[in-house]
Amino acid sequence: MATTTTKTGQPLDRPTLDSLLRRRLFYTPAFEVYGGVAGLYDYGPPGCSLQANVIDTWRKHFVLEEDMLEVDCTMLTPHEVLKTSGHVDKFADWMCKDPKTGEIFRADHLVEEVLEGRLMGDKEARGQKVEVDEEKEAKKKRKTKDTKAVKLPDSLVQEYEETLAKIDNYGGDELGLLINKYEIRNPTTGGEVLPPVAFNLMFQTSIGPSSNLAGYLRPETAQGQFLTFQKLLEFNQQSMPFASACIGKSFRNEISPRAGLLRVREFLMAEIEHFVDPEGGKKHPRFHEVKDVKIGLLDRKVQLSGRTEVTYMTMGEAVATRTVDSETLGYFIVRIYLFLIRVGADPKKMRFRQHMANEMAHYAADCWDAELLTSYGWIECVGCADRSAYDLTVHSKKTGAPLCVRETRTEPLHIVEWQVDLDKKKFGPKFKKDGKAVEAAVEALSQDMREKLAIDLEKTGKIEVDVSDVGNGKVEIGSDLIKIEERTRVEHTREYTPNVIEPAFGIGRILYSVMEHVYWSREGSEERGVLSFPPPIAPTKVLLVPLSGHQDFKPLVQRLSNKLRQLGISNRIDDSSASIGKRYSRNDELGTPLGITVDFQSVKDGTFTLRDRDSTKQVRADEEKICAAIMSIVEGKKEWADVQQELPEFTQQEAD
Ligand SMILES: Nc1ncnc2c1ncn2[C@@H]1O[C@H](COP(=O)(O)OP(=O)(O)OP(=O)(O)O)[C@@H](O)[C@H]1O
Repeated sequence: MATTTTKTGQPLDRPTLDSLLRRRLFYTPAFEVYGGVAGLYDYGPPGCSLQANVIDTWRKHFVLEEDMLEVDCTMLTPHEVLKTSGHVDKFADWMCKDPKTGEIFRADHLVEEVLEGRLMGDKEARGQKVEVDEEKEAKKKRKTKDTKAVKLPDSLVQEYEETLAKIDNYGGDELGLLINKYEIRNPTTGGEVLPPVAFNLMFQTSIGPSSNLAGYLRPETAQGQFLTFQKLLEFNQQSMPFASACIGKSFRNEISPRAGLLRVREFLMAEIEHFVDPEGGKKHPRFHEVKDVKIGLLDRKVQLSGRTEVTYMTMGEAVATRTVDSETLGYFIVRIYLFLIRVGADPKKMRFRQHMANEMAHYAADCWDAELLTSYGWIECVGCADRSAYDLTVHSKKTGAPLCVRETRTEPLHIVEWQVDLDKKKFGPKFKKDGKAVEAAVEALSQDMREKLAIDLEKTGKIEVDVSDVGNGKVEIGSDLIKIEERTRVEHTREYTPNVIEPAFGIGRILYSVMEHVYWSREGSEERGVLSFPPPIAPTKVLLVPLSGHQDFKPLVQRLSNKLRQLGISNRIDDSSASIGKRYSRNDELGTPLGITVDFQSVKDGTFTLRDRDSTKQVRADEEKICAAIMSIVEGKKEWADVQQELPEFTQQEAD
């Protein structure tokens, strides 16, 4: 477990947070009464609300703000689509099997776990401080040599650390070599494991009763968006650039689901496909709005040297120095950064890490991950990839659909080029069945080659062209059949396949990481956990507490609740007999940012106290002012500090 601290500087106590999240039903293992299935979770009421609020913020931050075209594409995807996109052949992780026990390990996770265990043993042997937590305790119980306190040679410690820093970059062969080199075994039994083999992560199914149409549950929402590109372009009146967006479930048959919501088999994604003209350096019209935002970047060069330190620079600098490849990629990196802060991520626990060349997905030209620091280490929560023209090109080639942009040029383009004319009447009878192949070979000649052949034709009256599968692979064509001349062609329209910049958000990973970032515990006689969600994303906005069960409070509480509901503000009444402090504590655990107390003063003069979750400070005012204050906080227009300045403070002494 990585050591992370809460906003009060205390080490984050993950077991306590986990138990809070389950007790309060943020999420819970699915099918638990049947023993559960690894990597499948259900969300309870606060989890659902939180997710809905994060999605709502996402829609406002991206779809609304950027005028994106939202689509809702199907999850069931025919085999052919994913074969063409490369997922059938390449969307795989490496796994290795212990032939004796039948256990299956994700190869990179196995190497990571064993090397981390050994490094921990080395630390212990050197008398250095080791964090004690559940996972390490569990490892110790296995009592394999990997977790025993054994001092390693300094050079090996360095090698292990460098290997771990690059663990995401290794392919199957490299992982196999590491397993052999470092004698990595099944951590539980010490048994040898077989060399890594590729395991495709897609869930296969068949569509319809005849089982003739093979399909998969989609592993990403992207393919549906690519395949509607032409219709969206038309919808957008042929105007470029534009972006589509899709929110929906994706499915991956992860080899070893772990770390709660962080690696699951079914998860909610929110993906954007921004289609941009590849010519002109992928500029973005709103780049000037983000260029001065400073962001922590961990680029490829730093990682190649086995280091992990982050460089803070403005996005303007990052693009100018080509650390980040283009304005469009840089624009989205900043927008992702601002979104994550808006939903509660701590900017000090955020970095953008560039993928290494061999780590990138098969379609990507460049990729930066937004990573959030959690007790599980740095977690990729958003991938921001430049998918180049890969997807549109392969689908267009396969189906013949014109997944491209045709633009009328403002100025016609004059292109000087070598053109070939064939005398088709003589060509057919001369080459007979080989005619088509010869013609195709001539059409495919490069400009340089055409120029050279034009000179040959002029000098000798004939040329020789390479045509595979015809005769000895060379064909002679005389000047009676072919003419090659330099001419000017005028082009009025331009046709190109757009490149795609794709920010892909894993909502579950964001939710969990944010919950770690906003969690802290209040000092006091007993530990009292608080989830300081930003008010706009908090599951419930207001807690209503009558001072006691006195009959006079009931109609006031009910009236307030109805009024808030009419304003669209979620609220809950807690009229249990627990003390006010206890009732507020319970709701601090749910992250409810505001509380209203109804007391005898309320009955007398219609005023109420409004309490802030984080500071526990209170103000007192009439219903109208209290509701207006709540509304502005919940909409993110004001902060508590503003309300505190505007409304009279209420102290406990007044209550007593
Ligand atoms: N198994 C999973 N469980 C939860 N979220 C996931 C999972 N796989 C991917 N995601 C989320 O979807 C986002 C985009 O998917 P992408 O294909 O870039 O992930 P990835 O690089 O395959 O992730 P990883 O390397 O961690 O498996 C990720 O940033 C992450 O937030």
